[in-house]
This record gives sequence, structure tokens and C-alpha cells, in this order.
Amino acid sequence: MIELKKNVAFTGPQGPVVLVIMDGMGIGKNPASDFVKQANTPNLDWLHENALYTKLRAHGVAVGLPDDGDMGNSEVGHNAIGCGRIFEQGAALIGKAIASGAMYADGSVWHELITHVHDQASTLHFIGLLSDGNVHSNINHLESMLRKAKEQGVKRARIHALIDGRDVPPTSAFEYVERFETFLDALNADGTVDYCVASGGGRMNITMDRYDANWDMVKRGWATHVKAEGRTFASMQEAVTTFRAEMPGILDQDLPAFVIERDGVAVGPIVDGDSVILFNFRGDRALEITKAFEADELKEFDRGGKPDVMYAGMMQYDGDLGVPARYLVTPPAIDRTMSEYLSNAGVKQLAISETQKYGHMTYFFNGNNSGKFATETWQEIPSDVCPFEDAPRMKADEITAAVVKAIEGGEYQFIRLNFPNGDMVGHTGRVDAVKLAVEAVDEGVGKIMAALKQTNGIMVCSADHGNADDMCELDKKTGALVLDEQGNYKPKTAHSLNPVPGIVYDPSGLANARLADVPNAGIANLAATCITLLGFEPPEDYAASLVAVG
Ligand SMILES: O=C(O)[C@@H](CO)OP(=O)(O)O
Ligand SMILES: [Mn+2]
Ligand SMILES: [Mn+2]
Repeated sequence: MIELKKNVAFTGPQGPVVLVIMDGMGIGKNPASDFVKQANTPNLDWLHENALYTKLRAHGVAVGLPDDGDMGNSEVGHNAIGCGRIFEQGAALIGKAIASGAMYADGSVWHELITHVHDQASTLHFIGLLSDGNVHSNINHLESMLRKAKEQGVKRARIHALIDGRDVPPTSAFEYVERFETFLDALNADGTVDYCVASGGGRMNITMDRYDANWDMVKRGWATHVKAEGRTFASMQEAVTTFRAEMPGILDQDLPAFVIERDGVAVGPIVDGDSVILFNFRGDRALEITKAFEADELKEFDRGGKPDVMYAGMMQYDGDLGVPARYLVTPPAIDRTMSEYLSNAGVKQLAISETQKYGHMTYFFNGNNSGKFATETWQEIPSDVCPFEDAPRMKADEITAAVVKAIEGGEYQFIRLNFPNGDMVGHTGRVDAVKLAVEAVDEGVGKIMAALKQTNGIMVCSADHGNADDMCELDKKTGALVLDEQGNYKPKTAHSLNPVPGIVYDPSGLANARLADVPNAGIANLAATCITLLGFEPPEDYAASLVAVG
């Protein structure tokens, strides 16, 4: 059994240690684009001046992504925070499996899927996010697989393309649509194959729901991709153009569903005998559509008959549940998480957030496993199903109230929570709402501080990556706002490459916590920090604690 040693110099605070993750609230480079900075945040400002405060890296190789051009995201961020080490993540592992050819080797799942298509004289389908955001998917992976399929004699492929605008600029669809249609034209040019887009829609409208927040999205995705039911167009280009003309200002992520037809017939319903690859590698938004393909019985919606297909995910999405049954690349083996260590040490732990980020604090935090350790309690506050720019406080007040109650109750020694506001509202690109979102988080932090002061507990406050800190496009060289022809800034909906705060607030001072000298500190250092503040010595191979105590 993995164990923690007690620290003799400091055996833990009287009250709990509370880890606050302010999702998507980093430290911006330009105040004009930084709506964390622009918001009224008396509590965070006070902490900046008076608490232990440092900057932490939360993107690129610091969280296991292929390179420092990759923005952080919730999956890799919470993985790093929860397991205290940096694992090479999905995006990097798939890139390597493709480059080495291991993904396509004889005996691989890929090989099985292709053999199935040959044996059944059927169609190979791909469903996934069409962008190079590298958060949920990468269009390069899709293109590599299509080239390989042609090489291996697959005659018919159909792509069900989800439009992004959330990990890439908000209305950048054509960049990917044009690139992809040109790519397909080249593959089809010699007449030996028939590969085309069959359906699609905005990623926040169909298919990619998470944490059971809104199964209607999956229901719409199923109707679109599998049943080929819905509004029809001759091409993806035509669909996007039409929707934009009909709904001025619509963001790519919200585009309605579309089905592609030729001569009055849908080109690619998914039918018995087909092979289906979900080419998204990240699990949260892949688990529900995977369930729709794999489960014998589904209570969430009526599938109207499930085709008998061979289904695979790009990765295994849930290590505990073993979902999906087939996957192309093995995920990082994230083990010995902080939750497991603390559970073995008998530390009672509470994880809490609202639905939209609930799995971040549980499943992602525990290394993409949905199982709970013995001393853990998980609490979900149901999220509203609404545009979050219209309700930027989201459930911050309810989360705060539950955390304060838990602090005062004295049952838990470690409480971890996620405030989704900065990120979820940040993704809408609506800067006024973002300010209100950040202010709601600041108020929550203030109330948690007050409760910790009463109980002699300690707060560690940070973020998983930036978003609200970078709401406008900035010039890559000068850092100045990029303006359009009318002199308006260009809104950004994606995460940022910015660092995030690492704050330790110890109102009683009993831990005698002081910042340690940790070069290149990142969010992976937060696990050892919490363990240290709880009165234990962190595991030797964990990224070092940001503080020394005792
Ligand atoms: O909404 C999501 O799926 C991602 C962005 O693609 O955001 P986060 O990583 O913060 O969950
Ligand atoms: Mn996040
Ligand atoms: Mn996000």
C-alpha cells in the first residue's frame, strides 16, 4: 500500500486545508484583454499583497502537452494538480503512436476496425472535433487515419465533423472546413475511394455533452450522425454559410446540426456492419456518445434502434470503467494520485463542484478514473442548462455555501472545489459577463477565507489554466490588442497560455508556511503543497511543494 509519512515539524492545521481551483482564471499579459484584472476582486487583490503568492505554469510541457504552444486545459490541468507529477498526455501519446506506426500495427484495434470494414464491405466512420485545438482532438490525427485507410484499401469513409470555435478562434470554422475539403478532394481525386463529410454541427449544440449535464445534445448528435435526420445541405461549407447568414453573430460552437445529402439521399447514416471511430481523445465530452454506441440499454434517450457496429475511441476514456471497450491508443498510466495517498492516510476528503466541472474535481483529479477512494465524499451541485453569459454567477454561491458548511462542520481535513465561472463564461467571449463571473468567484473566495480564519484552516488557491485573463486577440509579438477594420477588438473564446496564481493563505500562521525556492514551478506542484500543509511529507517523486512549513 502506498503511504505518506507524517511530518514531525508540522503535523497539520487545526482546520481543513481547502484547495480552490478557479477554473480558467490566469494572469494576463495585457490588462485590456485580462478580465480577471478588470473585474472588481478585493479578496484576490488582498491575497496578492498579503498571502504567499507565486505564478505557476499551466500550459505546454508543464502539464504534459506536446509543446509550449499548446494552451492548458481542464483535463491535463486537473490531472497534474491531482497526481502531482507530469505525465505525457493524450495529445502527445497519439502523436507518437502515429509517428512510430504503433497505432496502425498488425493486431492493433485500428487493424481490427479496417478488417471489419473489408469483411462487411461496409463504411468507416469518424466522429469528432474538426480543429487543431489539441484539447479534445487534432485534425492531423484524422487526416493521418484517412490516408492510412486509403492505403489499406478502405473504399468508403464518412466524417461526422463537430465544429469547434472553443479551442480555436470563435468563428474560424472555414479554416478547417476548407483545409479538410481540399484534403478530401485530393484523396478522392484518383477515383479509387469515396471519402466525404456526412454530418456535423457545433460542439456545444450536439454530441459533446459532459457529466450528464444535457443529454439532449447527445440525442441530437445521434439523430444527426447515426440516423442522418435533420436539415440537409450539399456540403459542410454550405451549411456553415447558411447558418451564419440566418443567425448573425452565432459562434461556431453553437451552430445547429446538419446532414449532407447527394441527389436527395443522405450520404452517411451509420448502419449495421460499419466501423466507427470517435477521434476525440479527451474523455469528459466523449463518454456520453460512447455510451450511446456501446450500451445495450440506454435510459437517457430513445436511440430508435442501435446499429451493430464496431466502435472504438481514440483513447480509453475511463480507466476504472474500462470505457470504451476498444480504443486506438493507451492513455497515460496516471497512478498514485493525491486522493489515494490521503485516503490511505485516513484523511477525510470532500470534492465539490457544479455539474459542468464536477468530473474535473473527481474523475480528472483522480487521473481519469471514476472510482472513489475510501475516505472521499463527492458532492455535485446541479448546473443550470442555459447560456452561461446570461447567468455568470452560475452556482458559485451554492458551491461556496456547501464549502463553508463543510469547513465549519469539521468532518473533512481536505476539501477541494472548482469554481467554473471564469472558464465557462470565458468561453462565451462576452466580456461583461466574464467580469461578473470573476466577481462571483472572488466573493466565494472571500467567504471561504473567512471560514478558514474562524477554524484555523489553510487555503491553497489556484487555477487549472487561463481563459478569462485573455479575452481578446493580442498581437503575438507586441502583446497589443488586435483590432478589426472597424477598430473593434477580436473576442477570444479559447483558453490562454498564461500562468496562473499559486496562493497559500494561512490565517493562523501556525504552519509557518513560507515560499520555497522551486524553479519552473507549475500546477503539478500543488499536490505536494497540499500534502505538506496537511502535515505529511509528499512522495519523493511528486513535483516539490511550493512551501516549506514548521
Ligand atoms: O469546454 C471544454 O471542453 C474545454 C475546452 O475545450 O474546457 P475545459 O478544459 O476548461 O473543460
Ligand atoms: Mn478548466
Ligand atoms: Mn474551458
